[in-house]
Amino acid sequence: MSIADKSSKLQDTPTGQTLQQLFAEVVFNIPLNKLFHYSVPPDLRELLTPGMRVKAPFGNKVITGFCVGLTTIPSVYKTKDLMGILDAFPLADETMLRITKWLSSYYCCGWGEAIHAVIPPVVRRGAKEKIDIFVTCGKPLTAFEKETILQSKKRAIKQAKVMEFLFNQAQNTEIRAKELMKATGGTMSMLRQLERENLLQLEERQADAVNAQKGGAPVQHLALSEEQQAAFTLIKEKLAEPSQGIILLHGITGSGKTELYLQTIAKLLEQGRKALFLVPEISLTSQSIQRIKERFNNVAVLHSHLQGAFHHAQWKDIKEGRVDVVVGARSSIFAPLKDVGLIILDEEHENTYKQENSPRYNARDIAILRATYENAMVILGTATPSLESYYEAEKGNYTKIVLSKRIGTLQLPQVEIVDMLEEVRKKRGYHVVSQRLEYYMKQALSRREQVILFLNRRGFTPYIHCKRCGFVLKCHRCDIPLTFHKKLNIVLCHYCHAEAIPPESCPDCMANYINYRGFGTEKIEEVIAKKFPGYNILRMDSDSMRSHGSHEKALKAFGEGEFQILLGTQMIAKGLDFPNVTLVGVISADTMLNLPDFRAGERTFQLISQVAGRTGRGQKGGRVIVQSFNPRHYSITYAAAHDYEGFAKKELEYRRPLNYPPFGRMARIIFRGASEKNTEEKASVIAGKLKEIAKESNNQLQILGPSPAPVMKINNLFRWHLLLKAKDHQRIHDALLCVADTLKPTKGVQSLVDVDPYMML
Ligand SMILES: Nc1ncnc2c1ncn2[C@@H]1O[C@H](COP(=O)(O)OP(=O)(O)OP(=O)(O)O)[C@@H](O)[C@H]1O
Ligand SMILES: [Zn+2]
Repeated sequence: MSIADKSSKLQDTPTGQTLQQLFAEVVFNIPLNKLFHYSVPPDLRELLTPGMRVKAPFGNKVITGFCVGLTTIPSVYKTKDLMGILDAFPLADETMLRITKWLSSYYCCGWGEAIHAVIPPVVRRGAKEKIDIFVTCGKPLTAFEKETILQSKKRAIKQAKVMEFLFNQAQNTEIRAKELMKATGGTMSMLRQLERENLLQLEERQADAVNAQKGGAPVQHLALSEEQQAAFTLIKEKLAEPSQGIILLHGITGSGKTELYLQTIAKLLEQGRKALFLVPEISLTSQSIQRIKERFNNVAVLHSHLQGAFHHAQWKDIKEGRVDVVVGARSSIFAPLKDVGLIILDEEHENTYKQENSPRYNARDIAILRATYENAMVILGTATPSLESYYEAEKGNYTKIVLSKRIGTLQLPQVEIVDMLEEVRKKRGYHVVSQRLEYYMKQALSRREQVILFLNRRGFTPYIHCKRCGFVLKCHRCDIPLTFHKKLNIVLCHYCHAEAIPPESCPDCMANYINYRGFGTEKIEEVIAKKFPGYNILRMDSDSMRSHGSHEKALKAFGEGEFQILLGTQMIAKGLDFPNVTLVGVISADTMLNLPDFRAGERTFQLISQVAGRTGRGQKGGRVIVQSFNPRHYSITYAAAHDYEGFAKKELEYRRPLNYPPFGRMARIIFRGASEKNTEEKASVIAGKLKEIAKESNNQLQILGPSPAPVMKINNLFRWHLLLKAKDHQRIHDALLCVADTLKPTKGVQSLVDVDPYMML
């Protein structure tokens, strides 16, 4: 029987009509790129639309899948009946179905897995919209009145804690009762009691999912500088074209990119279309988010910590057209916004746009894909374009717009490189703060200016070893040295988070020669506090900024001058705009340089440029001191000279003959398993198969490896890896398809495919 014959089945509807039988194409959340056909019973026909979830028999179970299409021609003769529909409307619209289909084929995962990944869990769970209770502080009080309330004898400790928390918030900020109770240990009856005493107010209502200007019109746009105006004219011309394309907005730090984004969004909203604004990380970009919220109504900010019901309400607001601008991190590229006319990726070079678990997508690529489907414009904005984007612009595929000046008369800061080897010689020993840095810190601080110190390593010391036998203290589950965290008095694995008590003697030879070597932010904090007594130091790293909202609070305090020195990891490198910061010190420019990763040079250049850009943003000017043991490395010298073009040309020169991106494409397969032997064996078998394919490709496909991964063991799982490299993606894709069957887990070894990999751990 031919396929066409199979479709000739007829079906009786409840109204007695006879219709051609309908089949649903269903995908499941499994690592298998396959469509399954089910017949749609008459009572479900009218209700079912692609993009909805369905209940379907699978093996001897009933599981949930996504309907991705309807057809009258099934792929098999015997089809089972669908058993139900879970949604009243499609969770994924047509564009999202197209995008997820592409995701599954490009990133080698199941279509069902891809859809599952792009619909927020709260939406899948169907969290009910519910009423929340909000708390605001009562009337404005003087410091004396506050103190009296807190010290009152009849006040229970927890009540005082609640009040202290509220007093520490800005006037009129509201907080959910639930969050307040969690933070202070208070109870609802305690809050009601305080309300009766008129010390706070409680309000029950549904949370506002979107930002609306409360009391007053949105903030006016700034008058654009000449350079911004020229850029804006070009952007407007592009917006008017039928195919709007991709713009690479290469603007140095402080050149006013954000203002351009805002005015472009305004232009687009006038046309009745909507905008998606992606930032590398929400909590680190509170300053720009604040600016967006001040300018527009109906802005939804997608935080990762959004509470269930609220998140669901917001998702629905976006889907049902009540939101004009969506701001969020990587996964917001899948926000169910309709009529998208503009997608902005701020700091497009950031690796946070790449997802490190399946589907391992890059939001930058999805943005471009989505814009093609929706006929929207993409703006990739950055001071340090990724070489991929730079190269596309060079080839003419993207329109490049350059902002080469800072706003007004402001100049880029002067950067001085300090050769730490020379420093060691001069000072006969190694000191983490060089004489130059110390000198300029003293100067800046005495002028009541602020200083930012940057070190991309947290903890106290990253390395503990025995001076007698050479033993290195490593995590027993991972192949990684443990980091000493002094405040917590633990040694911690930064991969699996295992912790232990710091050893006093060598666990191997028992000698008392244990040595804590190297330095992290915690140690720098201690060194600086000793050198600069009387100044307040704010340390920002993932240890000190654990609780929700702590970034915003810390940055606000720094902006208000409560701290004179801000010390942190990469979380302080980007976006900050504090005019009183006149000195930036890079404690070690070398932390990234020696990573086994072809992007190490690029990352170093980006990070130094970004962190250097945090100073000189006011009339007092700025200076940067970069400390390095590799002072002549081109990533460092070009960053010091603010010469992106010079860096890019040099870096491209090095990558071209090796076919590294952007000239070639790559995929990485990571093998991991509890047995070292099985893991290695599996990697060798797959590598063997791929090398056969590569041989036939006439050198068009290269296979590197297999070899132990740079981190050989994480969480008790051994890791091996191999790399596929080719001029075009199709070759890699075809090769991966050929071995797809063998990639399934065997003997406890999993194979993870990472297309266009970023992290090479
Ligand atoms: N046209 C303008 N007139 C006056 N001030 C402006 C104008 N455009 C931007 N600014 C101000 O200049 C500063 C730098 O601008 P903005 O933060 O937009 O730069 P950026 O390019 O996004 O910087 P970065 O990449 O370093 O984060 C901000 O304080 C901003 O308010
Ligand atoms: Zn570990």
